[in-house]
Amino acid sequence: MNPVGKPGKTGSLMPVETALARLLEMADASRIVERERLPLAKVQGRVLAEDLVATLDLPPWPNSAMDGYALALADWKGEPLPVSQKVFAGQFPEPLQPGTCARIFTGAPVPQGADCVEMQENAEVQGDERVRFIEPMKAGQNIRPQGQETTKGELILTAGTRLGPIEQGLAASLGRAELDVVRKVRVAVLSTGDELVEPGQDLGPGQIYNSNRVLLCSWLQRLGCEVIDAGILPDDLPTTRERLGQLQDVDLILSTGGVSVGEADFLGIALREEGDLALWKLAIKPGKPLTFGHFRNVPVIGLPGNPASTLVTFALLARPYLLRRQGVQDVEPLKFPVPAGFDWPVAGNRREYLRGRLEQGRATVYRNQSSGVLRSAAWADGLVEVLEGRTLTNGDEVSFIPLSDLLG
Ligand SMILES: Nc1nc2c(c(=O)[nH]1)N[C@H]1C(S)=C(S)[C@@H](COP(=O)(O)OP(=O)(O)OC[C@H]3O[C@@H](n4cnc5c(N)ncnc54)[C@H](O)[C@@H]3O)O[C@H]1N2
Ligand code: MOO
Ligand SMILES: [Mg+2]
Repeated sequence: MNPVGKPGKTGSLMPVETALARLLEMADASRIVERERLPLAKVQGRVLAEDLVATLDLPPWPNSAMDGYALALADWKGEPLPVSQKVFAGQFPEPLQPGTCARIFTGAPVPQGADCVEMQENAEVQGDERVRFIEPMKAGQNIRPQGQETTKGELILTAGTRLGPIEQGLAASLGRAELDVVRKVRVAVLSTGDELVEPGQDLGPGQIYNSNRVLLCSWLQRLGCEVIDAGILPDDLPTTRERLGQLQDVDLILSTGGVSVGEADFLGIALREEGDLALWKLAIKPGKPLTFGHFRNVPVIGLPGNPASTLVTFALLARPYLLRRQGVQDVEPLKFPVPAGFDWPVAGNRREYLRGRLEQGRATVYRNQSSGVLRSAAWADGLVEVLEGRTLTNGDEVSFIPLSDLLG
């Protein structure tokens, strides 16, 4: 791996696409292959490790889409038809007696011989259970044919699919009580910074509360990772080496802070000494000093410490990396064009991800875009992407990336 940039010197900035491509290549190279079988209720957020193939037709038999009457269209000559049976969902009917109709309810199997269901609103019941149909009818109407959704042997979900409530429901509809999923990625979360204090304690002079730790730990849990909370790391090189060395049984060390060019930024140095520094200094704002490499053999992603930088770089780079480690192919966030509801008069040399909202179809942005202001993201519904070198006037097109898509 080529070390790029050098702490203390201004190196050229790597474009976001290049950094993401490299991260994904590295994720592919250390893809997690171990799998585990879990009850269906426990697979939320996990990645499917098997192809899910239908072992039955759905629906298994033609069934009624309406409460009403099943008949053979050829039997309807305008005279009322007698009702020969009643079929509820959960029952299985006799074949339809010729010249009759069957009372039927939504979801019940359609009797053999019937080719049409008429809803009861279009039927007139006469005295002793004879039924006259009021409207013209068509063959097949209101019948959900066997195999309409799925036929036996069909590939329903491929390995590498991220599982959520919809996929869980789909697997259940096919009778699966358990699924094989990729084992969890073990991620150690390290918060670097002498200034950090955990919430609940008193703040001393110069101290701030650690917000990145809980933000990342809970986000990782939502992504289906096993989180090893490695606490706060003080800003000194020997301790950095020692703590990274203690975390050699994880799949990824994810740290915040200590990646810039300050005299208390040691992560890049530790990686170059005892591993490699694969990328450092990205054309992204916030998040320029994002660092990626290895400490000995363990991959390390060092997110910049500013809370909005942590959030943006995790969302756009670490999250896709973690999903790809589990074999998810489509890791790009949802992004769509919207008109800007603001002016952007000065072009930057980094791609900006502004914390913004959609208001009346236009992207508006939080008043303070400092990378230290996490509140901007709490206000926002998404990230507004402004490409490097770009100026904007109100109404020009920008891309909007919804945060809701990224959080799970
Ligand atoms: N001379 C230069 N200085 C800086 C540059 C540069 O190019 N030249 N880049 C700036 C940019 S951009 C960023 S982003 C920051 C990133 O710095 P680090 O990743 O080294 O992070 P720290 O210096 O450790 O902390 C930055 C900032 O964030 C606060 N922080 C850190 N961890 C946490 C946490 N867990 N919870 C809440 N807040 C946290 C920390 O107190 C600092 O205020 O570097 C710029 N400097
Ligand atoms: O890129 Mo830094 O993230 O502006 O603060
Ligand atoms: Mg720093």
